Amino acid sequence: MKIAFIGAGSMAEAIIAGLVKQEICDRENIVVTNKQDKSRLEALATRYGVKTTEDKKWAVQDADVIFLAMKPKDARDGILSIQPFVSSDQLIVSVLAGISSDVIEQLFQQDLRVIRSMPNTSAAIALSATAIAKGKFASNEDLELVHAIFSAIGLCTIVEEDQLHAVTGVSGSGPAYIYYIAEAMEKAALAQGLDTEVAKKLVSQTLIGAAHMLQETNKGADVLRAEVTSPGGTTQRGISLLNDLKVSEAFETCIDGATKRSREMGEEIAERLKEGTSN
Ligand SMILES: NC(=O)C1=CN([C@@H]2O[C@H](COP(=O)(O)OP(=O)(O)OC[C@H]3O[C@@H](n4cnc5c(N)ncnc54)[C@H](O)[C@@H]3O)[C@@H](O)[C@H]2O)C=CC1
Ligand SMILES: O=C(O)[C@@H]1CCC=N1
Repeated sequence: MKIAFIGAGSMAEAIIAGLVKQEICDRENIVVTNKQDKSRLEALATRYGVKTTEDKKWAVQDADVIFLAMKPKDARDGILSIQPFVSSDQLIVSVLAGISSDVIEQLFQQDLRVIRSMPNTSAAIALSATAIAKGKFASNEDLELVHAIFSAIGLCTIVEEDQLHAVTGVSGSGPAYIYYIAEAMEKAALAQGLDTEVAKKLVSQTLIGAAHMLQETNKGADVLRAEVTSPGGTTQRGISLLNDLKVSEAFETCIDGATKRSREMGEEIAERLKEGTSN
C-alpha cells in the first residue's frame, strides 16, 4: 500500500510516526509533501525514512491512499493543487477538522471515495483515539481499510459523519485539555515547594496510572474517584474546591465551544466554496 500525505505538520507526523513504528507499510511507500517548507520535509525524511517531495503530481500519482493533512483554511488550495492528478481508484482520507466529505468531494470536482477521520496526536505513540466516518462514494471496504490503518495506531471507532464535530471537541482536541491539566498540576506542585523534575514525574505518572485504571478496571470514573476520596480527607477537600470553582461545568463549556468551532470551520469553508474564493 502506498500512502501520500498532503501536509507535513503535527498531525501528519504523528500518523507517520505511528505507521512506521507499527510497520503498517514500508517507509519507502510513504510520500509526504507540504506547502513550501523544504527543511520540514527533510526533517521528516531523516527522522522516519519516508520519501518527501515538493512535486504534488509525483506525491499522489501512485498512491493508493491520500491523507489530507493541511489546516482547514488551506484545504481548498491543498486539494486544488493535487486535484488534476487524483482519480477515483484512490482513497482520500481527511483529517481536516470540521470539513465535510461533501465539501471535499466538491473541491475535487469528482465523485471520490472519501473517509473522514478525527485522530489525535497520540497516534505518534500508537495511542490515538480516532473516529472515522464514510463519505457517500466510499464503500464499506474503504471504511474497513481505514479502520485497520487507524487501529494499528490506537483505538478506532466508526461514527456518523455529523458526530465528528463532537469527536473533535472531545478527543481530537482532548490531548490539549489533558496537557492543560498537567501544566496546572505541575504549577500547583511547584507552588507547594516540590522540585520541577519531581513534580513533572509525579504528575505524568498520576495521569498514566489513572488512564490505565479507567481502561483496565471495569469501574467507571465516578467509582474510581470515590475510591480515592476518604471521608473528611484530602481528596474530598480538593474535589469540593474544584466543584466550588465549577470545573466540571467549565469542561462542558470547553467541549461545547470546541464542537461548535468544528461546525463553524466547516461552514466557513462551505461558504467560501459557494462564493468561489479561497480566503
Ligand atoms: N494537531 C492536532 O492535534 C490535530 C489536527 N487535526 C487536523 O489535522 C490537520 C493538520 O493539522 P496540524 O498538523 O496541526 O497542522 P500544521 O500547521 O502543523 O501542518 C499543516 C501542514 O499543511 C501544509 N500545507 C498548508 N497548505 C498546503 C498546501 N496548499 N498543500 C500542501 N500542504 C499544505 C503545511 O505546509 C503544513 O505542513 C488540520 O486540518 C487539523 O484540523 C486533526 C486531529 C488532531
Ligand atoms: O485545534 C484544531 O483545530 C485541531 C483539531 C483537533 C485538534 N487540533
